[in-house]
Amino acid sequence: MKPPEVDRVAASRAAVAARRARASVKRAVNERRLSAVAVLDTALSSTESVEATMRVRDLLLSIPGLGPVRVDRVMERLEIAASKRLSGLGVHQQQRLREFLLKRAPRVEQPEQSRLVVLAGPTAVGKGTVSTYIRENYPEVLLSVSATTRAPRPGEIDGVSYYFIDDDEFDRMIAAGEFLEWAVVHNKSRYGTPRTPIDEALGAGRSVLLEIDIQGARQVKTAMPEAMLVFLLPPTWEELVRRLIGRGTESLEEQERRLTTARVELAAQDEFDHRVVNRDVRAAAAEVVELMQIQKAIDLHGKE
Ligand SMILES: Nc1ncnc2c1ncn2[C@@H]1O[C@H](COP(=O)(O)OP(=O)(O)OP(=O)(O)O)[C@@H](O)[C@H]1O
Ligand SMILES: Nc1nc2c(ncn2[C@@H]2O[C@H](COP(=O)(O)O)[C@@H](O)[C@H]2O)c(=O)[nH]1
Repeated sequence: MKPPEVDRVAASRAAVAARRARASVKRAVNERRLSAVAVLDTALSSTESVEATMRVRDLLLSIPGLGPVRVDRVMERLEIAASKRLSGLGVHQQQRLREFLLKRAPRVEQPEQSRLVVLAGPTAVGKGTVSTYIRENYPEVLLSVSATTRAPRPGEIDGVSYYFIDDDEFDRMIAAGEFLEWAVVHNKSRYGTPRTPIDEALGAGRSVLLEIDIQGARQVKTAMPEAMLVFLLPPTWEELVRRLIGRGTESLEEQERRLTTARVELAAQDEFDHRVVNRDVRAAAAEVVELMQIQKAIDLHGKE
């Protein structure tokens, strides 16, 4: 008779293999849905294309798991007639179809070691500093690069600090469903998290850190309830003000605007899964990374 631990190891290996197989099927379905979006884009950008003449029904039928009965139900819900071709879709129909293809795509099952963590908190608490420290010292964590319509500060690098884009490009990215979340921050500029690098990193088993505002954190939690939200706190309000003024990157008017938002944001800290006080950058970064590990251990334990 085999010792019980041999059975346990075999069962655990079989469970991992089954999970991998399910993830691979989901990934294939996801890929098909994403290429359906590409077909839709081609059809809409060129009425001369072969894609333009394709029926919406045939496009939906090309997605694994969507049979004729479900496709008819989906089309009814999207208010698209059965005979409609891609080039004949109205603006709202295009939007509804795109949303269906993007948002309803089953999420790729995350390998156990990957984790999506959102770091939020009031202005100048040190989110950027702590995140940069994590990027430089914990290379296994991917720090997401946001897009923003605000102008670069001295020393900020396009593609590293942010993708600095104009309003038209931001509008295009929203319409194309390219953001996991986006928000107008401090009542001024728009900021958004590009979705693709995150999906890819999580799919590949990497943990991802988003350094975003509270509106964005709420959106992420709604879209991905498994995400862990961490709220970064200043040691005191006075220290927060000192850091904002000391950074010296905002005008007096902008500082006031940011401190107004900060009061509202501090009041939302209880919505978060964890709170970390940023007294010392290295210690705060280590605490955030530690929370990722603890969370992983809880997840693994829960799945056993
Ligand atoms: N633990 C700390 N002790 C002292 N100063 C700090 C600490 N953490 C960050 N700072 C300083 O505080 C200032 C604000 O930090 P940072 O720009 O990272 O804040 P932020 O939360 O990203 O701000 P915002 O939301 O406005 O972009 C910077 O000058 C930074 O060097
Ligand atoms: N909702 C989102 N908020 C974001 C994103 N990227 C950054 N931010 C937040 O904006 C403010 C201001 O940043 P700053 O660089 O202009 O000082 C700060 O709270 C960031 O956390 C994003 O993609 N989405």
